[in-house]
Amino acid sequence: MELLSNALAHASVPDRYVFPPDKRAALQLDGQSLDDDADGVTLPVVDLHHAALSGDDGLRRRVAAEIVRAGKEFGFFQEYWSDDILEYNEFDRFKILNLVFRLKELNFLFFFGSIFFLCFRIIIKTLDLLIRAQVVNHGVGEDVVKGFRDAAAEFFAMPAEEKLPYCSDDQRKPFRLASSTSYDKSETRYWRDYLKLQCHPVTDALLRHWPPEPPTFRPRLASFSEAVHDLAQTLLALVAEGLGLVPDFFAGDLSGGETQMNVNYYPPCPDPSLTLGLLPHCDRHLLTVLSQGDVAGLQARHQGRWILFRPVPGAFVVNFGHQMEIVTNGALASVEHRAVTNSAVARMSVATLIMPKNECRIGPAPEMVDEATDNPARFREFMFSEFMEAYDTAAASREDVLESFRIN
Ligand SMILES: O=C(O)CCC(=O)C(=O)O
Ligand SMILES: [Fe+2]
Repeated sequence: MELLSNALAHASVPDRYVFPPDKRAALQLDGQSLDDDADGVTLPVVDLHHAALSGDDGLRRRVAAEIVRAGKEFGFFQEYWSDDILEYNEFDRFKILNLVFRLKELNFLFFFGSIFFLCFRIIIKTLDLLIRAQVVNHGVGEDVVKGFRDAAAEFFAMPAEEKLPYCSDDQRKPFRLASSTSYDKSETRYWRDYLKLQCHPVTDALLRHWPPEPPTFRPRLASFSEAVHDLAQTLLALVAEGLGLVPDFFAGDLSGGETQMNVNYYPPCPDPSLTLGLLPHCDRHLLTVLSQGDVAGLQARHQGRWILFRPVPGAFVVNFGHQMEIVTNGALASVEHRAVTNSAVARMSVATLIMPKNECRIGPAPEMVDEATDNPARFREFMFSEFMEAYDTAAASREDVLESFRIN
């Protein structure tokens, strides 16, 4: 199998990775100078703020409303971890709080630079797109995130012969290493190697499918997986509350399938403008919790154009999959996204995918539908396994996938 991570460096882009002009990223990222990139935006950042743990009902309701509000506009938001606890009220004040929060962490030189920079940004980009919210405490320790990210990076850096036993395009395998993508059947390859693995529930049997090398891989994946799985359940309860559903609405079969993970590795690319790291797609499951590290590369389609999300160190990016869109009858949309490459540094993203059970019956929740008004059910009922098949057949294309499930 041809793996990008087997080469020490790439001097040029081989033809088979060059997309036709209308599909290219057409961006010349170098991984660092994002501040100059007018297209880079910071996603709404939602503060979990001990929401689930504090016992403060008002606070929890506010956080739940923020998540739904951010999710409704973008289909994406992110959360951030810190020990600081900030008081805040309305969305409109988040810009200021974000400033306060950042200043605490910066040294003096940077301090004045930041004031200048932030004023500049606020004046020029009063767009809603900028910074909406600040997040504190998503409950997954920084050491847990960094620990697994380091172990995964070590895995990709192993010699080709040590990775060879894991290489496979067989999608039934619980742990496999591959390159490009299995969805796009065209000739052109994506600038990406990836691990696709089952990560939760962590059982002894599952552990044995994970690689013993590097030695840190298994224990760190187990800790990361448990923590992110818990976080996802917390988020789902908040989403449910924000929508006016019972808090355990998504618990059970809707989120009870085997949790999967994509560990995406995009090596530096000599000419990012010609390539793509990952095809435009919507996630097929319920919820994605993504650690994108500190290298930019994730883009989402917003109002007809691709926008690049600035990484916020320590934050998770959260987005909704097709199942969330269907269950909420379109209230929370699954937004198309893709990954672009950069010329300077390798980028790694770790996506944890919360899946329904295969036999779970899915359709718009009755609470989200009102046949008497202008909000009738927009999707028919189906079994999740049926959706998985349709997704493969439609090569992940958003409209093609949804076509056979929509009620017109
Ligand atoms: O690399 C990224 O930031 C995006 C990854 C992604 O969308 C996925 O794994 O589904
Ligand atoms: Fe995705």
